[in-house]
Amino acid sequence: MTRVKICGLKDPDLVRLCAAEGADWVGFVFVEASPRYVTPEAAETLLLGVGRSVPVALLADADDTLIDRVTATGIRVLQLHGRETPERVAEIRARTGCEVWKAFGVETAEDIAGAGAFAAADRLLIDAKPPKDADRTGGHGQAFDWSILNDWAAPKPWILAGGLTPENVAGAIAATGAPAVDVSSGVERLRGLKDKELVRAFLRAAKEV
Ligand SMILES: O=C(O)c1ccccc1N[C@@H]1O[C@H](COP(=O)(O)O)[C@@H](O)[C@H]1O
Repeated sequence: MTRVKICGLKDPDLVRLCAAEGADWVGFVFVEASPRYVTPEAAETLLLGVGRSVPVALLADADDTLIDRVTATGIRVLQLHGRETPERVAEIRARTGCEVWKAFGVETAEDIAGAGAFAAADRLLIDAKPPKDADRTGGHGQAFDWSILNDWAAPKPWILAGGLTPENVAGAIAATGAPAVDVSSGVERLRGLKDKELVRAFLRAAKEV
């Protein structure tokens, strides 16, 4: 069954709902420019509701001080969604002992070619490339051309992201063979605010494939 991450949670009720509805992972965004930003202190409260869902910290080019504050909350999975190099990914993994995911923004087949260099990453997350003038590296609700993945032999377990919605997620899984998916914008009616019905619909659609 496809594994699902619901990302960008800020509301304890939504965290509990995701856990109750079978989300495999719940994501908390520690990127200040994001409309889904939470502080490590706020995350401590949100973590009380995760149940059997595994919490994931989304970071972008974070320094060690922030990483230490985030891992002190007890989160043990880090999604690195910035311009981290293979060396920095290896360093973070060795220093924290956490499971580490490396995100890639892709637009063309060449963008994905570098993924193999990230030997230290436990998973790769394949997202759309952000718009040129964007103030953050993801979470724009933008999809990419999934056919880019047709000839890609994933070197690691991987996750599909970027513009997924309750309406398109089943097609995306069928088209790409993604073993896992991640969503943020597609389960919001207003930017940064998750919608319970959309979260339920997304989980249902992704898990039915
Ligand atoms: O959610 C954010 O605000 C965010 C900020 C900085 C980097 C990544 C972010 N979100 C991640 O982006 C992808 C795609 O999200 P969307 O569904 O297209 O909105 C996903 O992995 C989010 O976790």
